[in-house]
Amino acid sequence: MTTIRLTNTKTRRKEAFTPIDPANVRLYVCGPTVYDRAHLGNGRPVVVFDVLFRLLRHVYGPDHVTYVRNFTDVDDKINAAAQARKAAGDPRSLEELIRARTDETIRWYHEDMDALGALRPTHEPRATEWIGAMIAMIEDLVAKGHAYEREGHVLFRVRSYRDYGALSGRSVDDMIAGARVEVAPFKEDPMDFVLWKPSDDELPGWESPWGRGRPGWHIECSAMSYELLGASFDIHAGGIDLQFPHHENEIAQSCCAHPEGGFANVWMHNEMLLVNGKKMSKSLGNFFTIHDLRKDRGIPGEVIRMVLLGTHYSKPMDWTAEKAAQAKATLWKWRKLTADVEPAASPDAAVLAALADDLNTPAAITRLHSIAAQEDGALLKASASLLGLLEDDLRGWTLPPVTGTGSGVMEVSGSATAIVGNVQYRETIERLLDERKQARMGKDFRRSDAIRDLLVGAGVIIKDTPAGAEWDLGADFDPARLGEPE
Ligand SMILES: Nc1ncnc2c1ncn2[C@@H]1O[C@H](COP(=O)(O)OP(=O)(O)OP(=O)(O)O)[C@@H](O)[C@H]1O
Ligand SMILES: [Zn+2]
Repeated sequence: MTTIRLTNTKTRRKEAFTPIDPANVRLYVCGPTVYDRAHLGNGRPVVVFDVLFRLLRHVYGPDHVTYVRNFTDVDDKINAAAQARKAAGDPRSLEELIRARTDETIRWYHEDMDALGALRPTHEPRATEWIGAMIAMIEDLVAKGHAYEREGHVLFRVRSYRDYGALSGRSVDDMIAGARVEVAPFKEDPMDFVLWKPSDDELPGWESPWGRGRPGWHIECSAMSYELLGASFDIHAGGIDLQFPHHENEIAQSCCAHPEGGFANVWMHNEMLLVNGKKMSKSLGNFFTIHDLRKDRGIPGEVIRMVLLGTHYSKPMDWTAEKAAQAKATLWKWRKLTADVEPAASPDAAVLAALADDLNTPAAITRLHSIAAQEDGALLKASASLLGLLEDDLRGWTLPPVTGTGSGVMEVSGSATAIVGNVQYRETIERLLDERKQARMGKDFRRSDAIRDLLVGAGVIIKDTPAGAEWDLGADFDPARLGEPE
């Protein structure tokens, strides 16, 4: 069996991965707060840990991996978004507005992440459906002396957990010095964080032993991972921005509530997608959404995925137009090479080895290039699928309309053969090349040049050989531009 090695943030070492139960390998990834469209940075953990999910499924069997990724659908930012809509005159109740907003955002999220080729996790729990489990965990923490109630709030007593800070390798005092900790008069210690807070009549709230209120963000992941994966599971992952305080707090809560378990054995953190050296984030306003890239800029989800996988997850990266153009050109070539091809029975050993070595996606992609250079479409297809690339579903490759059948752009879903197997492109291109040949023979070079310019302008690559003209479709091929030459 392939040995997977993963860098564990907790030990700061690359370690051989041994699941607790190979028949049920368990992975938890912190999901989004659903108040707005996902930006490109939010796509990075999704794509990175989708590759991990695919790798685990390959090694342990698709039915032996449980992947949980939550939706945080109770949050001050969500409330604020709904309140803003109400203030703008929306007649619906705040409750209806919140539900509409979170439902819509989840729909958008699925659309975008499907387009990036991410498999849906096994479970996608919504926090609001697990409030009972959160209340039970908080009660347990209070009973064990790890939490206390003050003025309708319940706070976690950080100093009651000796290992607090172990994940980030920092002492509590260092963390206080470096972090923006909310000082509240009712806290015993500035580091203590909220497990439960009161809700006024307007805001969403649930009855609890501490009055009507709502959970803090950190307790959501602790409660849902416990319910769905148990007190000990294999891998917990998310962006590096969540390491402190979110993950430290999750560990403190889970380990104190369930000292019988070890919570997560392996912690994995993806580095950030940057814009001009700064984390892409909603609060800085320096973001663009995955939806913008796909719909407004016409970049296929598969191209976005390839760019994200072009950098190792442990390194910061940025998005550039050049990277996108390069990924598009590569995928276009690979798509043509694998169209109508049955995948080989198993992936290339070197691609598998690269991924098993701490998800080395750039090395895996380099290897895919050599497989493509050998024109082994079957092996290319089987190996690329471990990275979620070149699958039958076109994943948002936007193909222009067949010549002569209308205008605009159509989204093709279905077989990849549509890209090259379109007889009508072929007929038009070959007819034009034939007309060019006739024009040349009749020494009408103005016309033959015009036809060549037209073809090249539409993204057709022409090679004149002694046996006649050969052609191929370039990555920027756009048959909408295959009009008639002047
Ligand atoms: N720039 C980024 N690069 C990589 N991952 C990111 C980036 N920004 C957020 N993430 C990750 O996206 C996931 C969803 O996070 P969350 O919903 O909390 O983001 P957010 O709060 O909407 O983002 P922001 O940080 O922009 O306010 C988390 O795993 C987080 O680590
Ligand atoms: Zn979490």
